[in-house]
Amino acid sequence: MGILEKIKEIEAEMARTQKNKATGKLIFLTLLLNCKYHLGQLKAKIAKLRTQLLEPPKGSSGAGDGFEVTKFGHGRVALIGFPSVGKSTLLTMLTGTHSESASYEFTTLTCIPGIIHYNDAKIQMLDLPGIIEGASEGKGRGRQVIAVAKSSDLVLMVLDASKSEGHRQILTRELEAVGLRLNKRPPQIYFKKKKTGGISFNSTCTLTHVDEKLCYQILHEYKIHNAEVLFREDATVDDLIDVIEGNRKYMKCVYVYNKIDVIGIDDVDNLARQPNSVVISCNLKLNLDRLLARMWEEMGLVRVYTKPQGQQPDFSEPVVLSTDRGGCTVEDFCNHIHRSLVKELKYVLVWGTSARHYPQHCGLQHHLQDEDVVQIVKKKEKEEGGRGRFKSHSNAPARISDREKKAPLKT
Ligand SMILES: Nc1nc2c(ncn2[C@@H]2O[C@H](COP(=O)(O)OP(=O)(O)OP(=O)(O)O)[C@@H](O)[C@H]2O)c(=O)[nH]1
Ligand SMILES: [K+]
Ligand SMILES: [Mg+2]
Repeated sequence: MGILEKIKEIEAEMARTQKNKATGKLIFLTLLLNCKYHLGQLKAKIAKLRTQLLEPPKGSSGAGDGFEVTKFGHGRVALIGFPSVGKSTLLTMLTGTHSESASYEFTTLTCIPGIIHYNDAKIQMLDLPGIIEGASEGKGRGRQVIAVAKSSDLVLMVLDASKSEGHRQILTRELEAVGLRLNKRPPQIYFKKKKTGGISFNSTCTLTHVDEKLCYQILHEYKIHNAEVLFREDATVDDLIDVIEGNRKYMKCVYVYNKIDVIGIDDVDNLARQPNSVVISCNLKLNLDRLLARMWEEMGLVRVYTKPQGQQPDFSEPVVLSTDRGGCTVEDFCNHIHRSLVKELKYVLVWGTSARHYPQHCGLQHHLQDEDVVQIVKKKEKEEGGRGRFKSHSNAPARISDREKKAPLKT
């Protein structure tokens, strides 16, 4: 029996167990409890099979022809969605790279990269073929598309505003089936395998979904007999399985409802109020600037401008850091410029929103914020205006907020 058939079989068994539970065939409490343990065990079985399914065939990287695109720029965004929702139209609008769009499904067959120039940063955007229900199990090009999604920093789930709301759930399920977790944080469960000592099970709060017996059973399913488990929140069986599997990818996702030009204003209003959603129309160029701003926010990008001593800051090319990836402390900033810089650094002078006063003397652990200006002061180098005095403001940049805002990206 193939892995897919095995998964189908277990899913059927789960459905039967759930139905028995719901229809009240199991009137005794003990039987109901057994039902819970049985379901937990089945869930672990499916998770194991899905992991097997995801292992790429020997000698391949998992992506595949036409899908291996080199990373470029300060972040990567993947466009995921059903066929003909307007992914290629959106890429063409935002990046200026042409990606074929047409009214028939599966117009796009490979991964098409484009670059968005926004806030002096470069963001790589990837157009991908449409995916369909069953993609996670290998239907269409689902597996390749999902592999690319995993390699990105942000997923834009593009949806057709005029189609069923159910599409969002179907796609989310497909992505979850391959280990992607959208807009969730990792479960607060400490888990460590041990060589000996059996299983120690503890919690710092009351647990309503998982008890010691169920936890043992799940671990048994994974043939784990020695481990330390500490629940720091009232997590579910699915959370526990995620932690044991350890290969889950927690990603940010923005739901982009396109084609709002063909629906009524009440429906637009309703969609716009959904969590993590942005409504747009590529055809009418509606709200694309809002989408860009949202992408920027979600990617946690931070621009830092350098100011050479005695000169105006260089506002043409910032160092772009990310709060999510790599961090944005002064140390991260220095490493970005040169690896040896940290050793030579005495302190930095900071102007901008992260500074309490202008300029603030800061050390390596100081967290920089978007649009800060930084002057590096190396050891054995005299700062401008004399040490510890702040009178030399002649060369300080004008207030950041005063400086001319550059024109936003063409949309
Ligand atoms: N009404 C309307 N139609 C749009 C809009 N954006 C795109 N379309 C149309 O939707 C159709 C599909 O657009 P594509 O960009 O090819 O969609 P896709 O998601 O890339 O499709 P596949 O590559 O086949 O998965 C085209 O006929 C577009 O002109 C929009 O904002 N409003
Ligand atoms: K299309
Ligand atoms: Mg397309």
